[in-house]
Amino acid sequence: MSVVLVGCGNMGFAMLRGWIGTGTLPPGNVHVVEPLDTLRLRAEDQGVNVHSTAASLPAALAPAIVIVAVKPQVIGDVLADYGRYAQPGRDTIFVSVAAGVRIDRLEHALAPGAPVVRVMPNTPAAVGHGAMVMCANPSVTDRQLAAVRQLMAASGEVTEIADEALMDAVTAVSGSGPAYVFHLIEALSEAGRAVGLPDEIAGRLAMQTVFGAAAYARESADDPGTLREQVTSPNGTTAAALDVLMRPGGLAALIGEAVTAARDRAVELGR
Ligand SMILES: NC(=O)C1=CN([C@@H]2O[C@H](COP(=O)(O)OP(=O)(O)OC[C@H]3O[C@@H](n4cnc5c(N)ncnc54)[C@H](OP(=O)(O)O)[C@@H]3O)[C@@H](O)[C@H]2O)C=CC1
Ligand SMILES: O=C(O)[C@@H]1CCC=N1
Repeated sequence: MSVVLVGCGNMGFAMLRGWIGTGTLPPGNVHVVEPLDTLRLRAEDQGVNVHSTAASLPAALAPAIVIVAVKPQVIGDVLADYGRYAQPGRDTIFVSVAAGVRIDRLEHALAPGAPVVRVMPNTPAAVGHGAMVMCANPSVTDRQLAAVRQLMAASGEVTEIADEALMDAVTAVSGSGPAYVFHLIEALSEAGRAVGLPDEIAGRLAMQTVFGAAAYARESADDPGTLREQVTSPNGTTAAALDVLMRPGGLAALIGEAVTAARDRAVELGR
């Protein structure tokens, strides 16, 4: 199965690393189109074929999947260069990871009835722990959907949704979500330094604590609220901290506000 990846920036490269690292795609079967020299060289280091524009893709190439990972603002223009793979008689599936951009707009940029799958990935795909949410149009056959599902499964856990309107909420929770968690690691690490820990130890403890808590929450039969209570000794240190985090306007309110802002921005990007 040959795959064309259009745009190899933060998200495109995260997926590429996962696919090559897990052996899901042989590098020779992957063609990356990326205009920026540094990013193209970074992709080339993974052993894949690289191109600065769509024009230099081999004329005889019949990709099973074209995955477009460019910014939402340019995706319409970029897709026009790949319309040849959407002509009748072709069997290419188009995958877009662009935030906010609806399937009808993608179809419009390609050809009426082109098989399109919208995927909202996240950057932990680079290490096989992505959250990958897929939504397909009716033109995608079961066989085609299975091929995309198989590719996405190499990047992490796959969820399929039928209601495209939910993709903006998905984007706000899992697409942008790693940034919230990275910020938590930064903040915990900085707070550790502020109470006297050496830089290196504060950073390591913050990282391992987030990693360990997520791994434990994932494996445990208990829900996160129960696991939180198990850490919280009556009148102890955690209770003192949670009095701050769980006060009105605390962390839950802030996260709620942040997710709503991200969801609203996804809606705007789709206009
Ligand atoms: N970053 C993330 O965590 C996530 C991103 N996404 C989505 O992924 C998409 C890409 O985001 P991200 O990777 O962060 O953005 P980046 O800017 O890092 O990557 C996009 C790359 O595509 C290149 N590009 C522009 N035009 C073309 C073209 N015609 N052909 C091939 N490549 C082109 C850009 O080059 P140049 O800079 O020169 O324009 C850039 O290097 C967005 O639509 C975003 O919504 C989805 C989920 C998570
Ligand atoms: O910030 C963004 O718009 C993209 C989409 C989800 C994560 N990054």
